[in-house]
Parts: sequence; structure tokens; C-alpha cells
Amino acid sequence: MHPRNIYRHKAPDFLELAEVYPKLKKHLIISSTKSATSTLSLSPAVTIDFQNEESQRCLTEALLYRDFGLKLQIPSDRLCPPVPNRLVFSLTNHFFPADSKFAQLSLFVSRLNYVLWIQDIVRNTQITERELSPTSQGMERHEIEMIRGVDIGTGSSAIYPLLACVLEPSWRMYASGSEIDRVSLVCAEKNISDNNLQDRIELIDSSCSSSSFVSQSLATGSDDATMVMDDEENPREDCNSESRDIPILWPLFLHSDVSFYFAMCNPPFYSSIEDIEQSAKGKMTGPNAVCTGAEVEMITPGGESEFVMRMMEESRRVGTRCRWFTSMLGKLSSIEQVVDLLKVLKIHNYAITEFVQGQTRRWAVAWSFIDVRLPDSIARISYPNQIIQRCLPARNTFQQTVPVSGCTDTNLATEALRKILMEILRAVYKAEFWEVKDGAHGIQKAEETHKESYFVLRVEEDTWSRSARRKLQQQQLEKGAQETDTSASNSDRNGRMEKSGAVCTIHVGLCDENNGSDAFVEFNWRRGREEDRTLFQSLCSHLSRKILQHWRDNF
Ligand SMILES: C[S@@+](CC[C@H](N)C(=O)[O-])C[C@H]1O[C@@H](n2cnc3c(N)ncnc32)[C@H](O)[C@@H]1O
Repeated sequence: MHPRNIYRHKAPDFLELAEVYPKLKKHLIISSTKSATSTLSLSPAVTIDFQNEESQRCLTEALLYRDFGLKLQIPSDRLCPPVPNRLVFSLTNHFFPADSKFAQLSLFVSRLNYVLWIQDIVRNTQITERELSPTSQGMERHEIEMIRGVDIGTGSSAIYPLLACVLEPSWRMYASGSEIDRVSLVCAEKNISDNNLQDRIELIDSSCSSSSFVSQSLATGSDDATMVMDDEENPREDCNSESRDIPILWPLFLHSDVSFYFAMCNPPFYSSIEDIEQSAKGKMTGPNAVCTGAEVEMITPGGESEFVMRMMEESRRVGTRCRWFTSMLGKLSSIEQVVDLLKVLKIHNYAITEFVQGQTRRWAVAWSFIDVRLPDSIARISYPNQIIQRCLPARNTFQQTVPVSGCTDTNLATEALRKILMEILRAVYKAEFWEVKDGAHGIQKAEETHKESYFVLRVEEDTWSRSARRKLQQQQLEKGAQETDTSASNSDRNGRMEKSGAVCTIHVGLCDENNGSDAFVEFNWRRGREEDRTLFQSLCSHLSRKILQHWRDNF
């Protein structure tokens, strides 16, 4: 579960919840003896019937009301759990026995993990763009850009835009619903206005009738898009075409003059009714689990992988106008298919995460055409199985351990390490670096402590390897030993790399705050093109080698 998920450490107390949301009272089951379900709440003998869809619906409403101040209505024939093992929430094994059919709770908590991951991506990208460029040093912060996000297939609940707006009061959301599900659209609209969020959430009907200028707008495309699809097809010719011919990323095409920070999506999962039945067989939730979703919500031709792959193809037309495209995925096989397509499309800047609750696993994928790189803590799964391992993006984070544990004062040791690092950085020809003092740079930092230090380093080319040094010496000899101009910058106002190069952050700290711990030096690639990955890797190896060498020679 995401570290910021409020349900990570504390399961809801249903009695308390019912006090705040009285409608829940009639769904409570109070047992005098401690039952199998007793682990479900902090009041051991109070629970609800998780096989009863109305009870689950009410629980979802209660949690959203109490913990997020949201009023939500979900029609009884639209998605709310229990859908076997997929669109459901289960808390960790700590609260729920992993094999329990009660290990499902509520629609929105698994969604919360996804929104929190998006928050991580947005925050990281903002910090890299705003604060890690040389021009931001000593200057006023750049204009704060409005964060706009799109939820593709918002459903009857409009759960993602609602949660996103509550969690991030400055965000604006575009919630897309498809014409094929008018019931959901009407309900989503009501949920948005009931929460008085109509000024911040724009509901977009991805239907023909609602937007007669569709064809023209699509044919024109976006001026901002730097990646252009090679085919010139107009994805939507007339208003009689089936709604599945409408681009999935329709809201992004509709607002072609707007920049978006992210697109998110919980795609229809299944490819057919048979697929649903097949998937339900053998699921731990058992045959009693009632599926309340309408077909239109859950079925799409080719299933979720096809849906997300279409998003991927379409995203090339949007390009950098949307910084991050993301989607949830419910099947491991979908990850493989989706990553295979990313590779074919040469989209190397991507991230994969996993949401684990009990025995239920879901994944999310994010991809981008911008040059901002995410740390491995966001872009990679820590303990992947073999299949996932193959799908993960290349590492953007490297750590070097420095054996300081023998030192009597580890504080002094990390300070010495900081000085060594500065000396080494100064010696990197043509490199720009500066120390980050205020810790506001999003460089993962629990708290301000003198045991840690942070640097930002920017390089344009390899000047450290033996061959690069030889080449430079040769050039200098030829130019009469004239110093090459180091002042020219190849980055734009936002530090975006225009030519080549890499921006990275370096974090020095103790592996463990306790005494006797070794220190680490962590390198994070924050900005650069894929072609410059080897530059970053070579830089990390060079700096690591030098640090260890200095440490051994001096201590
Ligand atoms: C699995 S549901 C997710 C609903 C909601 N986001 C949630 O997580 O509870 C998928 C949604 O996508 C919608 N949908 C299907 N095809 C679509 C399309 N081409 N464009 C927009 N929405 C679509 C369905 O109507 C459905 O509401």
C-alpha cells in the first residue's frame, strides 16, 4: 500500500464510522463472539457483510464522507465492488487474512493508491522542472503552472477526479466519460456538483453529439505536440461511427491548446462476458461475489491491454503537451504486452508500479515524451517477480555504499564524505554543480539533518573517461592549449536539455541513522534524453570510483 495511504496502518473502526455516517448503522453486523471477520475492524466483533453489495456501497460512501469530506452516490447497476479480485479494495494481510473472501472492502481505497502515485510523479516532475535548473539558482521561482489532469473513463462515481481535487486543492481535472455509458455520465455529473467541484472538474462527454467540431480539431492536431503519429488518419469521420472509434484520449485532443500534467485511466478490464466468467473462476472471492458493474464499464474489445495500447498510440500525437500518460492494469500479461509496445514505439521514459493488498495485485504504467526522469522509488517495483523484472524500465537511481562504519563519529564521517564529493565534482571538467541547502528540492529527505547533503550536478558531455580526456588534450593542443568555452549552456530557461547532457542529484547520507552504519552516495538521473543514459551511467561509475578511492586514501 502506498506510504501515504491513510489506511496503511489503521483499519477503519466501523462503529466509529457509523457514528459519523449513520446510514451505515443498519449494515453493521455485531457479533458477540470473535468471528473470522473480527480482524476487519478495530472493534473486534463489528463488521459488515462484504458479500452484500449494498453494504459495500454504503461503506464506500461512509469512508469517503468521513475521511475525504466527499458525498458520493453510485447507482446500483454501476461499478462498486465486489468485482472478483479486481476492482475491489483489500487491506494488508495485517488486517485481513489473505485468503479471506472478506479481504475486500471498498471501491475507492485501491484508487487512492493510484492517485497517490500520480501525486508522486507530478511532484517529482515539478521539482525537476522548476528547481533543478541552473537558472533557478538565486532567482525567483518560475510561474506556478496549473496542474491539469485527465481521467479517462471516469465512471459513475467520478472517483479519481474527486479524490485528486481533495488531495490536491490546486489541481484541475477533466473527467472523460464515454457516450456509450450515459448513465455513468449523469451520475458522475451529480457527484461532481454535489461536492461543489464543478469549477474544478470538467466532465467531458466523449461522444459525437456533444462536440460537432471533433473531426476538424483532430485533423488539425496540436501545435504543441512534438511527437507526431506517422499516419494522417482522421480517427473520427462522422457522427455515426461507433464510439470506440473516437480516440480514447479525446479530452486531450478537444483541448488542443491546453497543456496537461497527466492522464489517468482505470480501463475496462475484460474483452468479453466469457472473459469475465473465466476470470471469476477460481478467484478467492468465490462465486458469491456479485458483480455490480455494467458490461459497458468492464468490457472493451481486446480487454485492458488493447485499450491501453490504443492510448499509447494516440499519446504520440499529443506528445509533450501532456507530461505523463498513465493507466491501471489488472493482469500481469497486460504489463508485458504494454511494455512490448512501449519498446516498439521507442518510448524509453516509463514507469511501472504495483499496488499490493493482501493477495490482490494490480499495476500501473506511466510513460512520457518529456526528458524528466523519475527515481527508481517511483518508476520501478522493488521486489519484482521474473516477469515484471523483464518489463521494468532501466534504472535511474544508483547507490554507492561507503564504509564509514569503522569511524567513531559517523556525523564527522558524512561531513568528510561531503567535502570529498565536492572536491571530486570540482575536478570534473565542464561540470556545473551546486549544493542544495534548504532541502526543498524534493530530493528524498525525511528531515533536515546535518548527516545528509545534497547536490545537483549538470554535465553536457563525457569529460572524465580516459578516452574523453585524451580527446580533450588533443583538442587543446590543436587549439594552442586555449581553454574551451565552458559558459555556453545547452539548456533552455527551464533547464530542459536542448542538445545532450544530464542533470542528476547526489544525496549523501547514512544507510542507517544508528551508530555503526555505513554511508551511501545516491545518484538520481533527473533530466536527460535516452541517448544520454550512458553518460549518466558513466558519470555514476566515475564518481563512485573516485569517492571510494579518496576515502581509502584518506581514512
Ligand atoms: C473500469 S471502469 C472505471 C470507472 C472509474 N474510473 C473507476 O475506477 O471506478 C471503465 C470506464 O471507462 C468507460 N469507457 C469505456 N470506453 C471508453 C472510452 N473510449 N472513452 C472514455 N471512457 C470509456 C466506461 O464507461 C467505464 O466507466
